[in-house]
Amino acid sequence: METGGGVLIVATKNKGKVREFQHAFAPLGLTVKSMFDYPELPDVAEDGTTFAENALKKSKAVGDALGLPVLADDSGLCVDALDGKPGVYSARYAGEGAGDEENNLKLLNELEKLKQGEDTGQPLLSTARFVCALSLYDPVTGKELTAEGTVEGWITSEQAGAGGFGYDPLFYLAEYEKTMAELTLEEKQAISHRGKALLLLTGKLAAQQNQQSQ
Ligand SMILES: O=P(O)(O)OP(=O)(O)OP(=O)(O)OC[C@H]1O[C@@H](n2cnc3c(O)ncnc32)[C@H](O)[C@@H]1O
Ligand SMILES: [Mg+2]
Repeated sequence: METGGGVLIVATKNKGKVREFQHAFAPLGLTVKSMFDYPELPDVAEDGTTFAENALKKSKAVGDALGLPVLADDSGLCVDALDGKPGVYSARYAGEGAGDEENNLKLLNELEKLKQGEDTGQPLLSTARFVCALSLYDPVTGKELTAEGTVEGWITSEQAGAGGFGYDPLFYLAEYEKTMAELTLEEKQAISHRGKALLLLTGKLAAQQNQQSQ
């Protein structure tokens, strides 16, 4: 699958994701274009029940519209004490159009409710994981390459850090004694759900290109 002309189109309107993809693909000589470069394209309904399903919906809708290969990312936070919520609803946990801050507060409120009045004074509220599903779709062949990555951590009641985006200030990594938002872009990419999924995807892409050139 050719990604074409040194440009990779990513079907996202999330500025945090765009920053991370730009950082990841720059060493490969690829410039990232996002949905901010194609304002005429309609939003894709993310009504699938899995991250993988939503990722394919986004890559296929944009890939078919542009006639070019497109990468999409559907990701989210799964919190064990909330039976895996917000999951595929992570972007709109506090309601349609909610921002990161509102979603973070909603998450803390939901976890506080579970304490049922008793204050343990514990900043770590639940185990959780970030999940990222990537889909690279080529409208010419109709083929899709997929990859998924996860990272385990804790939800902390004490937000910290100004890096990253979304739930990063609440996602505590015990081995670093930091939240995801306190990591640099490089550090986050080395351990994150997105970084791991990207590594798998680029590996699959290289293997496919090797096969084709044989
Ligand atoms: O669909 P696009 O346009 O790509 O952008 P989005 O923000 O709506 O993205 P998703 O539908 O995949 O929703 C994922 C949400 O999960 C959260 N999330 C995903 N990856 C994250 C990360 O690396 N750090 C913190 N939060 C993350 C964040 O709140 C996102 O809005
Ligand atoms: Mg979305």
